[in-house]
Amino acid sequence: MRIGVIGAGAIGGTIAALLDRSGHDVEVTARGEHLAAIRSTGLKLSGGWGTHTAHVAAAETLQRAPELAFVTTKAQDAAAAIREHTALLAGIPVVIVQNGLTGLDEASALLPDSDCVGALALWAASYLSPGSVSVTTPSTTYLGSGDGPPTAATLLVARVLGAVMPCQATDNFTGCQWTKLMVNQINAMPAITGLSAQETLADRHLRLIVTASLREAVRVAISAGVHFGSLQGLTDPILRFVARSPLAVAQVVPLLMKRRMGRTPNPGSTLQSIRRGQPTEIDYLNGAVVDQAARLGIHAPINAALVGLVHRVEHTGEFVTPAEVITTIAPLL
Ligand SMILES: NC(=O)C1=CN([C@@H]2O[C@H](COP(=O)(O)OP(=O)(O)OC[C@H]3O[C@@H](n4cnc5c(N)ncnc54)[C@H](OP(=O)(O)O)[C@@H]3O)[C@@H](O)[C@H]2O)C=CC1
Ligand SMILES: CC(C)(CO)C(=O)C(=O)O
Repeated sequence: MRIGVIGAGAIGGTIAALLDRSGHDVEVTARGEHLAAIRSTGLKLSGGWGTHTAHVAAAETLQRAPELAFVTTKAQDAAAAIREHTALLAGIPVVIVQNGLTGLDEASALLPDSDCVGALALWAASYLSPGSVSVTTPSTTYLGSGDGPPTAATLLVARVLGAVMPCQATDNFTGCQWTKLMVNQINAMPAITGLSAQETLADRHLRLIVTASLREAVRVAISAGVHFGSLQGLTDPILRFVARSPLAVAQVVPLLMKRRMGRTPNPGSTLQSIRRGQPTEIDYLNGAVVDQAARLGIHAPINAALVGLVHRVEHTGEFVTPAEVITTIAPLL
């Protein structure tokens, strides 16, 4: 199948390399040094799903019409990336692999003639260096397109992508986006401190802050009437349990997330943006919780404080010590 991957960074590069390895005709978009490296030595995949060098066609924009496309940019870049490809994407299934709550709706509005499918990656990947990506935690990709039974496009993507990585279609994609937003509560602390997700969750004080921001986010979602979708054993009842538990008990959920990540250090996608001097997605992660709280007329002070600290690191380029994070946020717990 002719497959286009728009924004072949950590996630898109992994998807492109795996689909190339299984025999598809893959074209990717990339820029700068990353594009030069893919063109000269190929797109190199390593880590949990094995090694492969994909000699794929690469340019700043797709050069030919694919039969299936993946948009794998960060949330803040997706609209621009889609607009550059509107004509090529018309009429085909387009998979939006993105964290946050808005990716699928935004793409569907920009591409009224395409069958847009949302994808939530529970696996983790890192951009190591130009031309090189690595899977740090293999796991499942959840697919859907709103609420209700999977569409034909979702089933097609489940078949094509499911041949190279574990995939599951869901009939509560909106609820699953919310559950993924809860999983992404682990992203802010690495971006603030420069530590891996596992290191931040191993630190008792930082873990309690992550637990408190998770609990606050779950409470906001419940107030908004969300029914969480089930992702990898994280279910609506478990998240409701977090909402009503003391932090010392609720921390079992971040601890489980840490265990699932395994031992390979996972910086998370937000710290990776910081390391490359790029804007982060934080306004679409903890920021989405703060926005939803504001719409409900309630406060989400811990999520707001984490957003503020991530923006501070983006602007100064200096990580914040765990001690300062604890001093800043402890009064809010
Ligand atoms: N990394 C991970 O482990 C996970 C990430 N996710 C989510 O997946 C999505 C992708 O994340 P990730 O792969 O980490 O991000 P990356 O930053 O590694 O990759 C995004 C790519 O998009 C490119 N890009 C940016 N703007 C455009 C544009 N206008 N046109 C074409 N390409 C563009 C970037 O290029 P350039 O660098 O030149 O700007 C970059 O190569 C995010 O929503 C993230 O939250 C979900 C689960 C896990
Ligand atoms: C799944 C997880 C938490 C992997 O790190 C992720 O979504 C991210 O890094 O953005």
